[in-house]
Amino acid sequence: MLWLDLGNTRLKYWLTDDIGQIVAHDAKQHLQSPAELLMGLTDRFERYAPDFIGISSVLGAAINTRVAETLSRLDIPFEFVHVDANHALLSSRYDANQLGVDRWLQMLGAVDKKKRQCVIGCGTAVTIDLIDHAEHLGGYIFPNIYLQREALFSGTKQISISNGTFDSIDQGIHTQDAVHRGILLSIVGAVNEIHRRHPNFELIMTGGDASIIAQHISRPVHLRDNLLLGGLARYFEHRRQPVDE
Ligand SMILES: Nc1ncnc2c1ncn2[C@@H]1O[C@H](COP(=O)(O)OP(=O)(O)O)[C@@H](O)[C@H]1O
Ligand SMILES: CC(C)(COP(=O)(O)O)[C@@H](O)C(=O)NCCC(=O)O
Ligand SMILES: [K+]
Repeated sequence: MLWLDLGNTRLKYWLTDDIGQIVAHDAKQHLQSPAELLMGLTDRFERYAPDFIGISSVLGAAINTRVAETLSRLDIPFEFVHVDANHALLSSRYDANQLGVDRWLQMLGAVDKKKRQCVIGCGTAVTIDLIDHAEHLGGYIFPNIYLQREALFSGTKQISISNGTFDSIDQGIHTQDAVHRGILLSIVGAVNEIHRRHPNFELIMTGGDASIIAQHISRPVHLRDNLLLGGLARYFEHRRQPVDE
């Protein structure tokens, strides 16, 4: 199988064998042209000859159409996942027409009907979603650390572009440190506050910036790199042979 995740910054793919083991995977910045990036990957995909392609995309109809055109040339059946707020494994109170399919699939990959869980996606946006025994209660969306920095640079006169690192939440004594530490604290502080409000929810983190954020959280965090892949696999597996759960 070939699994594709089109996020706002990167295209991720995983090739898996008959027993679900990953035989190849990668993450590449698509710079707003994922269809062109995919075109360059088709040789590689053809070599593995997957029998099906499952896709998560949060890039909108126009880009999805171009992605579909590119994939049609492969002559392999493919399908874009859509949110199902009444799925047997995970129900949701969120507006299903608006919920990002990547958020939903990450939750589907994590969901455990015996637990209370908080799924944190650290991508282009940071998303925090609460699940209570397989019911999605709702969540929060933040600009990620880089978007926050851009907003600050573009909205102020005395803060200029810099390439500082996000490595501490201690108070800064220079503009550069104050900016980076303040932004990181805004996300770390939000996660800690979520934990304070929902102490019985297990914290699960995924996405490109998960490790940068997780190291400052004062509670145990489960880092799950392939959460969305797990959700995609569960979605299609469940549809093939629905089980009564
Ligand atoms: N090689 C890389 N290229 C681009 N971004 C990367 C890379 N490695 C880690 N990242 C981080 O990943 C983040 C994007 O996370 P990702 O989960 O790919 O987001 P999205 O699903 O929105 O595309 C970026 O903010 C960046 O900090
Ligand atoms: C919140 C998101 C931007 C996160 O995208 P990502 O950071 O993974 O690229 C995406 O899930 C999205 O566009 N969602 C639609 C809005 C919503 O979930 O309510
Ligand atoms: K993502």
